[in-house]
Amino acid sequence: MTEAYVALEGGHVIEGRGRAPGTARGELVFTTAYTGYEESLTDPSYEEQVLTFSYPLIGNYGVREERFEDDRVHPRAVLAKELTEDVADWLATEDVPAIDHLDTRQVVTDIRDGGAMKCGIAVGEDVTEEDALAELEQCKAMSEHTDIGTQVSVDEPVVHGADNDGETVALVDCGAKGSIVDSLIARDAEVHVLPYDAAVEDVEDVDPDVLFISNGPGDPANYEQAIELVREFVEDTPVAGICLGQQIVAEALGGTTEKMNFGHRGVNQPVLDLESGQVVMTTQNHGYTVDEPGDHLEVTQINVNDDTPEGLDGIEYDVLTRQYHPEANPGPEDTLEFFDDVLEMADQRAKRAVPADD
Ligand SMILES: NC(=O)CC[C@H](N)C(=O)O
Repeated sequence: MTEAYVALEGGHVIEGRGRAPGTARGELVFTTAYTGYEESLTDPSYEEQVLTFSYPLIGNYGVREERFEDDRVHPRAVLAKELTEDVADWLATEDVPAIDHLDTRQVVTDIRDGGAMKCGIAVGEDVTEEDALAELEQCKAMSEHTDIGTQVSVDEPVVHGADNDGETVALVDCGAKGSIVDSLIARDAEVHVLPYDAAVEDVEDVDPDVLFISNGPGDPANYEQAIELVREFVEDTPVAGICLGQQIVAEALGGTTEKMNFGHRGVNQPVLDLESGQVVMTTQNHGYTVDEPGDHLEVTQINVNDDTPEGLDGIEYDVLTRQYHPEANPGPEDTLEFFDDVLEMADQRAKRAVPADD
C-alpha cells in the first residue's frame, strides 16, 4: 500500500493518500485558485514550494499542454483534497510527489496561523513518517535559496517576436511565465529574454525601449544583479516589473521588501486603484511584499484586504510595476491593459528622446 506523509515545521506529521511517489521538501503554501491548476503548477514562481490547493477538486477538466506557463512543473510537491487521475498521472510523470485525501482545510488553517512554513514530504510503497521528517530536517528557508534564479532562468538570451515592429523589450527572466512573453508579443513587441544575472552590457546590446523584470521564485533581495540593472538603467530607460519584478524595482530604488505571513495566492484578490477608485480582481502568487516604496516610487494601487502595495509608479523616472499578475493565466483578465500602459510609457519616452522635426 502507498504511504503518504507531510511533516510540518514543528514536527507534526499528517497522513494522506499517495497519488505520485517520491520525497520532497519546500515552503508549504496554499492557493485559493479554483481553476487554473495547469497554469499554477507550471508557474516558475512556485519553485522550492509545496503547493496546497484549498479548492477541493483539482483536475476536473484534464491536463493540456497549451495551458502550461513553462515546460515543467515547479512546486516540489502538491497537496489537495482530491486530485483526478489526469493530474496525478501528470505529476507522477514529472516526478513531483502528490498527496490527496488530506484535510486541506486544516492545512490551510495551520498555514494561516503559523505562516508559510517548511515541510517534508514522503510518498511511496514503503516510506515512513521518519522519511518525511528527514526531508523537513533538510528544508531551507526561502531566503536561503540565494541563487534560485539559476533554476528557473534561460541560460542564454532568446528573442521572441523578432519580426515585430513595436517596442524592444529586455525581459530579465527571473522565472518568467510564458504568458508575459505572449502578452508583449501580442502587442507587437520584440522581446529579448535575458538570463536573471544578465550584465549591464547584455542589456546595452539589446538597447531596449523598456527594461522589464519578470516574476520569479524566492526572496527579491537575492536577485542582486537584477537590482543592479534597474539602478543602472532607470535614468535613461523606462522600467517595468511584475510581482518579483515590482519587489526588485523597489529594492533597487531605495524601497524595502518584507516577508508576509502566508502571502497572497489565488485568482480573486481585490485591488483598488487609488486614482480612479476602481477595484479589479487579480491573480496573485507571492510571499514577499514591498514594505516601504522609498523616495522614488509612489504607491498607486493597494490590496483591498490588507492595504499592501499592488502598483507602483516612478515619481521622477518612467517606472510602472504590479505586484499581481496582469497577464492572468490563470485568473481574470481585468488587468491586461498593464502591458499597453508599459509599452505606451516606452513609446512616449522614445518620442521625447527624439524631438520631432518641424
Ligand atoms: N510570483 C512572483 O513573482 C513571486 C515573487 C516572490 N517570489 C514572492 O514570493 O513574493
